[in-house]
Amino acid sequence: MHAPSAPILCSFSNPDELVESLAQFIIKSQKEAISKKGRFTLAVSGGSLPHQLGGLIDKPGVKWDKWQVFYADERIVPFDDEDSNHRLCQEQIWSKVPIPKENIHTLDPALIPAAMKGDDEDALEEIADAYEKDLIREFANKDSARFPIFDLVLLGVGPDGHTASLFPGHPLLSEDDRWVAFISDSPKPPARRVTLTFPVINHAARVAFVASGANKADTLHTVLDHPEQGLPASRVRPITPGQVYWFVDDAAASKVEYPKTPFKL
Ligand SMILES: O=C(O)[C@H](O)[C@@H](O)[C@H](O)[C@H](O)COP(=O)(O)O
Repeated sequence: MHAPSAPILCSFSNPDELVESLAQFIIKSQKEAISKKGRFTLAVSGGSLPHQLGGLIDKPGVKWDKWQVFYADERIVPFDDEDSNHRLCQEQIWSKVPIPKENIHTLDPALIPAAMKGDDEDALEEIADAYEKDLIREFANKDSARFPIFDLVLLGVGPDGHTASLFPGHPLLSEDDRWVAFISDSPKPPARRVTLTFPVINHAARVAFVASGANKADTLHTVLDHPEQGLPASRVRPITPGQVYWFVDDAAASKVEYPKTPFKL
């Protein structure tokens, strides 16, 4: 197997340019995927990311009915809770575009109340298992080997270098079997979440991080210039021919020494 290719870092001087370039990049990934196999599989994180997808609204060329969307991680809260990544995505993007509801794969809402409480982890296991089964239904015999092969995974990065719900020093970093795992002690609230695991993220055809703002500058410096420190975001290195991209603004990239690549499609 070849070594994973180096991250491609694209930095933009203003937020609109970042949002527009990200939209073009997503549409290009979508076109390639649809022409190969008639659909486009995407995983999306929460945080500030859904807001950055605004460039897709009203864009010609987006074949929304061909998208199959999963959450790279999700907080275990009801869908109407303001912590819900699904709610956030719903508000920021899905409600503004003609994507069929059944193409958005959420946690099973019937399993959320039990998974939110209780001292044992059975209900958490059950909700993560159910999401994994949903992934298996979507990917098995299509785009999967040992792990599903997403066409694109969109991720954010937290100040401690976490990504999705994979946190520094957490035992989940070495999960090498499950597709979906639960976490009950997330240092970023809420504590209970489910997340795609590293092998799933690293089997994707493309992974793109999106980060903006000066408060991300130190984190990006560590993640990109010191991958040997092993922060979760540095461990996102898709296996060949997969590729990881960083879409950032100049403020977030201000302390990064890693070379930037001009954005081109
Ligand atoms: O649900 C979550 O908490 C996320 O998926 C998480 O991994 C997020 O992407 C980062 O914490 C960055 O968040 P911001 O983009 O809000 O800084």
